[in-house]
Amino acid sequence: ETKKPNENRQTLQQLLTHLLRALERRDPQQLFAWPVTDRIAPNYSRLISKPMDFETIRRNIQSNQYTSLNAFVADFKLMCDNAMTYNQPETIYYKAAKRLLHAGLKLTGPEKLKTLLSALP
Ligand SMILES: CC(=O)c1cc(-c2ccccn2)c2ncccn12
Repeated sequence: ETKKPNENRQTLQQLLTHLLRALERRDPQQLFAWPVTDRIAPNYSRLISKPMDFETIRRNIQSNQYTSLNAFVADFKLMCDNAMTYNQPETIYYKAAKRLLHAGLKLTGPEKLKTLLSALP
C-alpha cells in the first residue's frame, strides 16, 4: 500500500464515522447516545464493568483510538451486550439493544463492507 499510515487512519476514521452515523439512526430514542448513569439505572456502575455509548465511541474515533474496524465493532457490541445484561428481556432497553445489535452487525458484515470499501477513494 503506497499510502502513508496517517492517510489510512483518515480513511478508517471516515468509514467509522459513517458507520457510527448509520448506527445512531437506528437509535431514534437516543437510548444509547450517552453514558448510562447510576441515577437513571440503579447500581449500573456496579453491574457493568465496561460501560459504552455512542458519544464515547465518537470520541474514540476522533482520538484515533480505533486502529481497526474490529475494535470499533467490539465497542458497539459491548454497548449492546451491556444493555442486554443490565436490563430484563421485557424492557424497551433490552429490546432496543437486541434490534440495534442485529442492525449493526448487518451494517458491518462482509457483504455490506465490500460495497462500502469499493466506494472509498
Ligand atoms: C442503554 C440503557 O441500558 C439505558 C438507557 C437508559 C436511558 C437513556 C436515555 C434516557 C433515559 N434512560 C436507561 N434507563 C434505565 C435503564 C437502562 N437504560
